[in-house]
Amino acid sequence: FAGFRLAIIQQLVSCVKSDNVRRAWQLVKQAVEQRPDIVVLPECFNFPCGTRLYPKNAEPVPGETSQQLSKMAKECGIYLIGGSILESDRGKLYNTCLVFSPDGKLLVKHRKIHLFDVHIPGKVNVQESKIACPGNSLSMFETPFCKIGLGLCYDLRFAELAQAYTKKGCHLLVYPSTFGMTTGPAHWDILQRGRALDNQVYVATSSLATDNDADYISWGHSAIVNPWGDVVAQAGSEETIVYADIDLQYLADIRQQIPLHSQKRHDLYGEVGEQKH
Ligand SMILES: O=C(O)CCC(=O)C(=O)O
Repeated sequence: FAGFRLAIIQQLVSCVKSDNVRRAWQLVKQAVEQRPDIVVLPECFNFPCGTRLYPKNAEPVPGETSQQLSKMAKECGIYLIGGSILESDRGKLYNTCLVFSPDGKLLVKHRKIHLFDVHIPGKVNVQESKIACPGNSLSMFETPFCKIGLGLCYDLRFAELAQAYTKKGCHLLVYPSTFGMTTGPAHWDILQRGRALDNQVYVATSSLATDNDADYISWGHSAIVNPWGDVVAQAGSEETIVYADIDLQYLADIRQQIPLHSQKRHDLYGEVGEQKH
């Protein structure tokens, strides 16, 4: 088996940051019992998602939560994709995903590239860019298993980002997220399956668990999708951990059977992922 095991944590968060970090510790330790190589936390796992609450929960990197994430990775001997925190840096705020290696080293920092500025009358009205600034770079990291590309939530909607990561050799794309109750049921699964099929990669998402009393109610349904487009593991609404074995031989087989990568007509529609970073 040419692969590795992924654990996705779907965490229920409260309004108390320290409680959320403590709970993340418990869930990561619980996940490790199933011997995963990589563990993923959800977007904004340490602070509630109501946008107006963002600034008071911001912190620098390195800072309190990043140090805890580093310790979790090291103590548990895992790659930890630390969902996201609100990062403060020189007076600006970013929605930031931190990734730590099994020896607790910060490997990459993904600042959400596409901010969630969306108005669906009567249903969704979020202007994330009023609070946070966008990141300006792709974020990938190497593991002994494969190269991994990162996005946060709304980044999942941008097919070009996934294509760029694929072009650069990523075989797994991970999107710590938290879709809401309007676009979640409508788009969440299909976006992940789309990214996986277009690029013939594995796609994994982690979400906050549904809390009907929260300011922003999360859809949950964290998932892992294989390069055939099958949802191989999926949570419901509640706090839970889902696992899947990522089979890189299976990915290679699909790419051989349906050779999209050698059949692209870049002469007609250009090529995504050629930008320099
Ligand atoms: O794209 C969506 O529908 C949800 C995105 C979102 O909630 C976010 O980026 O925070």
